[in-house]
Amino acid sequence: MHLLSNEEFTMRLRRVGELRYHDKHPYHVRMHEGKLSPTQLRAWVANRFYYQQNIPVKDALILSKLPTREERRDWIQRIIDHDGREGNEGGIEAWIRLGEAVDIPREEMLDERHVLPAVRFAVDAYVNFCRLQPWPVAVASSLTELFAPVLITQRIAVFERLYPWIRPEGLEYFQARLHQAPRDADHGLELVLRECKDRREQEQAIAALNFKCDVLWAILDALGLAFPNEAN
Ligand SMILES: O=C(O)c1cc(C(=O)O)c2c(n1)C(=O)C(=O)c1cc(C(=O)O)[nH]c1-2
Repeated sequence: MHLLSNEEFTMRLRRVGELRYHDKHPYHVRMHEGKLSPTQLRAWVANRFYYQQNIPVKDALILSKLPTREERRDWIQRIIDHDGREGNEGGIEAWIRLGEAVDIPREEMLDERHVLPAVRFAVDAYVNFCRLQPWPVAVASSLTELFAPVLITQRIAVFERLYPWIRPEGLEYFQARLHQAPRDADHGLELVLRECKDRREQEQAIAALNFKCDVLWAILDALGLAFPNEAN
């Protein structure tokens, strides 16, 4: 098997998103068609919060493996984006406010009472994957961020137009991601292209991205099972 050129490798990675990113999941399709009931949309927000909370944890695991100071300097920004700092509270706080904007009280987000078991398992699997895999493979699993900006742009418009009951301050999380996600994706892709030096490593990176799509898909499977359409 020949080494893929950067163009071929990037195309293979992008192809994973075209086939398997979570925007194709029926629960997500219904969300973007404006068809989720308030109960279903709240369940998505409360369960995705478990994912959000674990993103900086998995980024800390990756950070601990990066070999150089320059790479750690870049990567640490992801943790700051989510955990925040004094004066700029960050993505986790913004997601709690999204919860409040859909009438989920802060304490109900924080005590995880709405988190479904399968969502917990899927997210924990992502964290453990990043704990156990070599860092370039773990970085490759973050490359769903290549596909997120287009989707998040659509989501802002969908929430404004089709779910007018969501208070607009809840959308701040998504607005911040619009500039953070492309930066993260470009940086992640650069590292993966540089570090995967033979075809086996390139295939491992592609498999990691498929695994990550499974994580996101499994979250929505769990939501669809727990909050079926006819129950509303
Ligand atoms: O709303 C979305 O559709 C979506 C998807 C993803 C993703 O593709 O994993 C992320 C995010 N949002 C996001 O907000 C985020 O911070 C994020 C970090 C990561 C990652 O794996 O490092 N993915 C995502």
